[in-house]
Amino acid sequence: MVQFAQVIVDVPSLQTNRPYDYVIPAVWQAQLQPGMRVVVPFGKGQRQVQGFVVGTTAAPPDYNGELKTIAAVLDLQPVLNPELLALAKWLAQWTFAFQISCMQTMLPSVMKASYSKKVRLTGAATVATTAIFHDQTELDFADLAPEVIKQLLKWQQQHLVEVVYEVHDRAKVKTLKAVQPLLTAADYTAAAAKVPANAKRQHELLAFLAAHAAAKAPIPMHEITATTELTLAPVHAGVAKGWLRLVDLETYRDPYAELASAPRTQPLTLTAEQATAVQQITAAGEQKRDQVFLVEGVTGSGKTEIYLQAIQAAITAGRTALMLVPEIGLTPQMVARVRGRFGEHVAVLHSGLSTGERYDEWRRIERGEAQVVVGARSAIFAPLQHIGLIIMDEEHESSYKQDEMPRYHARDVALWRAKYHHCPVVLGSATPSLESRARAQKGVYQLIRLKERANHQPLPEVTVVDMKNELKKTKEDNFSSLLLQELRKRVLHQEQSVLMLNRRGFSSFVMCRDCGFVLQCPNCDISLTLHMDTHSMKCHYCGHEEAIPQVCPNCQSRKIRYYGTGTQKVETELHTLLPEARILRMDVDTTRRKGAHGKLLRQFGNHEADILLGTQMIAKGLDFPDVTLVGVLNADTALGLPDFRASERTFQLLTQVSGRAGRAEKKGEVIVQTYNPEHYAIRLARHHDYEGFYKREMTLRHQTGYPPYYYTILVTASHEEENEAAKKIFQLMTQIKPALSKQAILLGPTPRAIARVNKRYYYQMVIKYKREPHLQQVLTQIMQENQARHGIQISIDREPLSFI
Ligand SMILES: Nc1ncnc2c1ncn2[C@@H]1O[C@H](COP(=O)(O)OP(=O)(O)OP(=O)(O)O)[C@@H](O)[C@H]1O
Ligand SMILES: [Zn+2]
Ligand SMILES: [Zn+2]
Repeated sequence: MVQFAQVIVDVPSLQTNRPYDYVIPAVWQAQLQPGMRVVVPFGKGQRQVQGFVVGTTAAPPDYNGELKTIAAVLDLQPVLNPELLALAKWLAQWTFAFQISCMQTMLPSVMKASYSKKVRLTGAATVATTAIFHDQTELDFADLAPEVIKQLLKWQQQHLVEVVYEVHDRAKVKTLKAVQPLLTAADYTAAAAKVPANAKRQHELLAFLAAHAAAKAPIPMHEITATTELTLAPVHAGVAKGWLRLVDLETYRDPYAELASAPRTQPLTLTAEQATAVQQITAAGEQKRDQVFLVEGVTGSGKTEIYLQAIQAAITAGRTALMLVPEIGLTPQMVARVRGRFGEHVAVLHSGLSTGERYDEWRRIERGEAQVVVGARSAIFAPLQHIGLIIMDEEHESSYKQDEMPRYHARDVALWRAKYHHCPVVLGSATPSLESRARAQKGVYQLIRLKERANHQPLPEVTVVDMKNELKKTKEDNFSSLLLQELRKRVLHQEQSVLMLNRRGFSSFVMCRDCGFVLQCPNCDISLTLHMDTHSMKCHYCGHEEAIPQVCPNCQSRKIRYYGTGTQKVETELHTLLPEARILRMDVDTTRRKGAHGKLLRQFGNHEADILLGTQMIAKGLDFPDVTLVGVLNADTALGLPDFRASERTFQLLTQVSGRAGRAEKKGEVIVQTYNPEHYAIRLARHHDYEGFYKREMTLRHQTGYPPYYYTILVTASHEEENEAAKKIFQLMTQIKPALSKQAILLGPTPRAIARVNKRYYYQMVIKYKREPHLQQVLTQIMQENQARHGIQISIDREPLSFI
């Protein structure tokens, strides 16, 4: 009989990665399993804290003190399976995080908070169940007595009951108004005879009702307004006359639900390059090899079709598939493609879902009802079993790295899970990260190159416009004459254009033209950004918001204006320069509302606009056949940043956005405006020369000693007092230095580029190394010792995406 449990506790002040031993109460001894959550007393005050059971034993633990007893069990079945428990343990070590943070990251947020839990009958009531449930179908978990739990546990194993979370996001349950016909078609025709001939709307309503009476189902109002001239007013009149009733229809929480019922698509006949790729991937799957493939395919080479057919092979073999897409790549277009092929077998996970929606999807996966999971970063923790394939689309994307604890990269987790499941991993990109490409060079990954577009058309021609010359010619600093001329041509020929304003390292700020004063955030070392939609100044780091100043706070001058170019400003300008063009703007402001992103794309796809103007979010994944022109307004704003990845990011962005043009029959063209036409990132992007860029950039990284030639770890200390943060980082340096070999390089300590954020000062140092056997241990120790002591916060970031 197991009597003891090992529990990872959630104690923020004393974070620890080792489990503590507890006695299991008698009722639970037969049922408590690793992966269930419990409440246990902990520490001096015997405070009640949550924890995860990670092991159970029959033998008493080797501990001399008095063992405490588990106070309550929170689950009837494990919420983390053995794989995820093992993964959490590894992830904590790998990312210098706490196991408890890793475990919590894996679960939908509804399971972390204090949502109420219910035990629900899944089948018909029996005499036995009625004794406990009486006439109800569910019981509140919190009210259950121990004897009852014992019985419920048995039923749970027989699948007679289940535990569900009650999500109180009722407000998010969408309802829509619908019309419920109340009479028969004959009645409506009879009623129409009594309505005066000039009451046109009433006749129209009656005719509509007569036509839909037979179906008996309520008809959503939006369908009525879309297909007839009717509005809500005649409908209300109809209610008064007893012809119909207005009802609220609850729409299902799945935002992509409509896509599930979309017509299924058939596999395309593969091009030779695609066929070889699919063949290699499925062969590895059949042989249960955890091989990693890097699919380096030019934009439009049909990588998605490769993914879909490889997924199909995994499903046919009775296994499941996990497909990661970057958050902004998770467009309705992409979801539609996967749902179009696999229908309701697909679960979709991303940050746009409400708490309830996420939980719904998670449960479908956990119960094995979905064989394919598509999602952004955290979907890599989806509780899928029997994984046969893991795909990471746009593997170079920075959104795959989480920038808070646990600071994991989804790629590392993907490789771990692939080892566990003995399945292949596919990393896909037109512009792979240097790290992955270098690994393919060494043969660690298998390189698959697709050099041709699926349509066998050449890649779009790219023209680079030097804006330095342009500025001399005209006063225009956003639109070159060539770009304007080409845009005009497209409008005339009813073709479409995509215009990108690169916002990275660039923002609109307010500056006084008399004294040069720039409005700063009071909490952070950074200027505030102007937001025209809310008419306010906002800090992008801490969220501070204030009114737009009318006079300069420094010299009282009225000449305080905003600088920089925002998408709104460009849109206004474009309206003046090209009044005939219909423009859709896509940026954080126009896509904040749920579903807005998809709606804009749908409108563009329906030719409701000639130009799609947006930020980086339009660079990826879009596949519109009539886009023949792509314009990049400012290619180089990111090049000036003190970031060793600046060139790589610029090259990737230009290549990706160029790839939006000419994806079907019509030829594509790209115009890139820049002040640095000679820069190699721009020159090579112009020729779609990824391999050339890779070689050039690798040489540079080699000379300067950056990844992938070195591994890097960023250590940061922060405190509200600047000297405390500085003192700490120097102390950490003296602790780390003796553990390092001569080959390791320490950069810093220095204040971080933005030294103060949210009223805290940040100091950092970077460790560059190739092989350091003692580093893991010293950093783990630092992490354990220094948590939340004296207001100091320490973070350790393995392979940070940038040092700024
Ligand atoms: N074998 C094929 N036969 C015909 N059309 C294809 C084939 N494979 C892909 N396509 C079409 O080619 C277009 C580009 O494919 P897809 O979007 O998968 O490219 P991609 O490699 O993912 O590009 P990007 O990196 O730009 O996102 C799509 O419209 C797709 O339907
Ligand atoms: Zn001033
Ligand atoms: Zn701030």
